[in-house]
Amino acid sequence: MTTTSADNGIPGSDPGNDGDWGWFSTTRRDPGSESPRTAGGGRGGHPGGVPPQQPQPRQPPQDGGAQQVRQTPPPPPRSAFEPVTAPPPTAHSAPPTADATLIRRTMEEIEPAADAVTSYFYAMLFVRHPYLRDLFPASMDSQRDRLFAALLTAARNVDNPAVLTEYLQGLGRGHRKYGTRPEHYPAVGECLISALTRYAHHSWSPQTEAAWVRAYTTISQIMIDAAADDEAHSPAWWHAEIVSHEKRTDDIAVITLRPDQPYPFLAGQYTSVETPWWPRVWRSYSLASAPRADGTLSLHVKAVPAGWVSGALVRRARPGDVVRLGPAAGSMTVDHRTDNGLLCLGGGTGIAPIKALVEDVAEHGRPRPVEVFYGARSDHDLYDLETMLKLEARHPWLSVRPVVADGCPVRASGLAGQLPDAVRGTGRWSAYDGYVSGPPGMIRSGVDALRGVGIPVNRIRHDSLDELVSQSTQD
Ligand SMILES: NC(=O)C1=CN([C@@H]2O[C@H](COP(=O)(O)OP(=O)(O)OC[C@H]3O[C@@H](n4cnc5c(N)ncnc54)[C@H](O)[C@@H]3O)[C@@H](O)[C@H]2O)C=CC1
Repeated sequence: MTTTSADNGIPGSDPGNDGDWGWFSTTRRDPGSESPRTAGGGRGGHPGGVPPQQPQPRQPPQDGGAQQVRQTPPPPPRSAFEPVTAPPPTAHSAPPTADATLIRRTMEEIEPAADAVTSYFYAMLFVRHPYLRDLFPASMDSQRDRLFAALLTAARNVDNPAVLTEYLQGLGRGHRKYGTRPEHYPAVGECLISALTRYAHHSWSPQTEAAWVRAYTTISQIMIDAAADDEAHSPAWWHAEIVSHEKRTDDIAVITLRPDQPYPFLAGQYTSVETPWWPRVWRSYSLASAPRADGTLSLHVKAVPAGWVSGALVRRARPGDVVRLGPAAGSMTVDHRTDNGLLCLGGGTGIAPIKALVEDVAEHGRPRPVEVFYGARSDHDLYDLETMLKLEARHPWLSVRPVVADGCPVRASGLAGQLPDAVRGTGRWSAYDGYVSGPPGMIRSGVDALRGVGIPVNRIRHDSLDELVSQSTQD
């Protein structure tokens, strides 16, 4: 699940200034012009580096879709702290390779101290900008992991502009629901640099710092632009009423929601959910259906021991309750430009997006062979097998094989063992595209298994492991 929340931005007024906050000059590109517009970066009164009188390039946080006319702000005052050796980066440019090397070195050094780095980062952020604290979740535990996961993803792809840009655009769009505004990025950047300076002492140097400043400026630019573009056609979040809540096992519920306005998504994507019981704590769940004519959508939620949101959704939520949804994201979607078959591995609640993919193929009207391996620990845990078998009965191009780790297979076509192992023994599948959904460990070995049965890695789709690891351990 790719929407990670690195640095929930917070709408804030000016609480006072405690230093120079102008390193990260962020701009908003005007879609109708080549010249960048200022969205931040000034020194002085505002903690995010934005002079208060500057018009904001973004609309206010969504509360019903009100639109605000964008104005062209004056050019930013130049900061004494702005690196003078490098010109301001152009939007969406990739950092030079030398920068990528320096950034990777820093990440390698701080990775073992990730908890300390992120704790220090947030402590700095909240000490320097106390007004921000109330707008983060009460518990910052998963937030810390998410920041680091996002940083790792960005660092890993720092010299791969196509991947980095797509990832950051999703992140920027996803941050709208937190109320992130352009002027928050410089504050985050300053605190990030402070934390890196403190913990990356071996690899830190003026060159490294300049590389991070350039990279962060590029990162924030991409996120700001994506968020601003998204505002033109999409709300920051949706309210959705629970219209049905079906407990399938003690800890798994299938929940159907009706969003308050059309919710665009593709089969195979995921959404993020905030419940009324845990404000500002957002968790990602795959959408368990293709888009429906009545606008409803379904989620499969499993309560996990430390899972606040999932626990509340399974045990506390009832029809009539209203949650908030973030925008759909994810690229585990059907490629309708080919006729390749689909080989799908769905482990546990990972069957949810696989069911959506099957519905998508059915609705698209161009049947392709679809083979689903549906894995669970035991028969009892195959909570959606009946639905999958009904789909199989309706569609001759679909085959569903249950795979149980403990015990005997539940039906003649069923298999025993770990899901990826079960696929390994079933021949060559090189004419198929691969889809893998489930626990992170299963995705890792599932991708290996699909490569082993002949599917090239560029035709294997799954959601982000970084996000899945954080989801499966926290919620
Ligand atoms: N889009 C996605 O990738 C989605 C992922 N999920 C994730 O799926 C997980 C579901 O959890 P549960 O239902 O408790 O699944 P589970 O732990 O019961 O495992 C389900 C299946 O995966 C296999 N498996 C588990 N760990 C494995 C490993 N290390 N190596 C090989 N095979 C392994 C098991 O054999 C079983 O067939 C959660 O972590 C959730 O976050 C859920 C929905 C969508």
